Amino acid sequence: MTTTAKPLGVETTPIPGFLRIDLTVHGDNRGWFKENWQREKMVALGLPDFGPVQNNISFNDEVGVTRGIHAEPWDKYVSVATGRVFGAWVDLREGPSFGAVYTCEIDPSVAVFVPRGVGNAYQTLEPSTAYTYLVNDHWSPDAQYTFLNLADETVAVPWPIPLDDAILSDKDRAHPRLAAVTPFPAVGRPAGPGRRVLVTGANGQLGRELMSQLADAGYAATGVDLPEFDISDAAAMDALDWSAYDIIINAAAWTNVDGAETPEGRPAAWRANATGPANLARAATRHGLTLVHVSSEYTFDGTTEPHAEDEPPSPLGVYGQSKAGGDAAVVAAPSHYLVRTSWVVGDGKNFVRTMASLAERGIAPKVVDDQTGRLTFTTDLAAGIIHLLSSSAPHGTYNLSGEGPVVSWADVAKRVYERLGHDPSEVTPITTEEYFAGQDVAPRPLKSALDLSRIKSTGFTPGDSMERLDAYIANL
Ligand SMILES: NC(=O)C1=CN([C@@H]2O[C@H](COP(=O)(O)OP(=O)(O)OC[C@H]3O[C@@H](n4cnc5c(N)ncnc54)[C@H](OP(=O)(O)O)[C@@H]3O)[C@@H](O)[C@H]2O)C=CC1
Ligand SMILES: Cc1cn([C@H]2C[C@H](O)[C@@H](COP(=O)(O)OP(=O)(O)O[C@H]3O[C@@H](C)C(=O)[C@@H](O)[C@H]3O)O2)c(=O)[nH]c1=O
Repeated sequence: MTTTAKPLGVETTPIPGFLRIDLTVHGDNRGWFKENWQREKMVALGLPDFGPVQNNISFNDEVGVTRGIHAEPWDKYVSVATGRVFGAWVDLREGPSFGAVYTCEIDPSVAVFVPRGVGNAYQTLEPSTAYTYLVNDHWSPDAQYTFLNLADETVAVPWPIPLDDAILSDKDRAHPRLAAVTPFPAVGRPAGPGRRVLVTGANGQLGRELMSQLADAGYAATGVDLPEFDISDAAAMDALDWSAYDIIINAAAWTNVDGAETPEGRPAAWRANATGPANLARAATRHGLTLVHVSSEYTFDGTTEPHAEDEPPSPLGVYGQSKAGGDAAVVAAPSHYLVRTSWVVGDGKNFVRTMASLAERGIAPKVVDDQTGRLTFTTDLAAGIIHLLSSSAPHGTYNLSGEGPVVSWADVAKRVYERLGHDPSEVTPITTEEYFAGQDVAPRPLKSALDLSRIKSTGFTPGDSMERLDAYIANL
């Protein structure tokens, strides 16, 4: 029986992210008791809040049972319920620590946290050893393991019982030597080029631009969208093999502001803008991914300008409310960028294209001049998102719109008319109240301009939105 009064403690090791944990074991005349996994105390001591979803036990009859070396696409928290093992771990992740080794004995008073991609192995030192581990993904037959031979001469694990005398499976005998191992792709490390990105809503304005810029920046991007890929489908999101990705960029949204006010639109907007991001935040948390989510200044009532990142939400309409719901879920993911933008223009349906079309058709529109803000071209929005990822900027919320003067929608419309060779005076300025009088539409914030100082402090300055507008019109 093992009893120890040592305090709970967490130690780092030469393998980055691999932690050794001392557990307190309370013994008395009946036996012993330990808190084997205690989230609150352990996270306070530095263990990742890794979100275990499955508990496995492998029971070993004899001394000398040796298993490994297996690196899996999920994190593990390993301990023994009874018995004792010699544990050996080898970093099989690509990067400078590839091949680093750590060994220690595990009795009931010791546990280890094994990050995904670190090879795990053990040898039993006592009969009837129950080796138990928590994992943060459900086992799947499709999961990609990385293996290393227990007898590899380079890492030279000092097995207490020589492998010739040990009890091994045929499968474990056949694993490759270190030189032949394909390193486990780096995950959970600072994001940057080479990382695998899932872009949701990839057919939208922002999604299209992201797919193009991510490829140019050296990321491996996979784009998904409705109808095949619905972020609001919780069961489908939970069943996805997230080990295939390092980063999620959510460009999916319901963006029909007036449509969100209708009986059919209201639940649809909430599904896409709140339930969907919550599903992605859960997946990002469980699987250790970085989540980038895009939000809107319509989460504010627009009574003040410019909007700072820490302004409390005060949405006026259903679209803004549903986006605020999504934001609240996303900020709970440990590794997130919440990018708030406004007045987006890219490849798709947008205000600039609507004005260009009216101008070509000889229509003289009335356009609101009391809603002010700045256009955001998807070229800048995608570039800013990639900048945050590539520079490993601190996680959190960032405003990201175009730079330059704060203007009204009427100013934008006049500029479109003028640049297309029409008389800008064909655009009649009007108040929002007049424009929407008698219509059942969404209330909109009057002041939309975003304070850009935080994103600029990371070294990214978006282009002047009116200059971008000229270039966009020239290419229509
Ligand atoms: N457009 C704007 O003016 C502004 C946009 N934003 C935000 O910027 C982001 C990008 O906007 P933008 O590119 O203009 O949006 P788009 O409307 O152009 O694209 C959104 C994409 O998401 C898809 N989508 C909708 N619901 C789901 C779902 N449940 N699962 C998967 N995909 C879905 C849409 O498919 P389908 O077309 O079939 O519905 C569409 O392809 C959004 O978060 C938006 O809220 C913020 C401020 C202003
Ligand atoms: C077509 C048209 C629009 N308007 C007004 C309506 C509206 O208040 C404003 C802009 O028109 P839109 O249809 O682009 O507005 P809207 O769909 O509300 O735009 C918003 O979309 C969501 C998704 C966001 O997150 C916001 O940042 C914002 O870009 O101009 C006119 O005054 N005259 C017109 O002829």
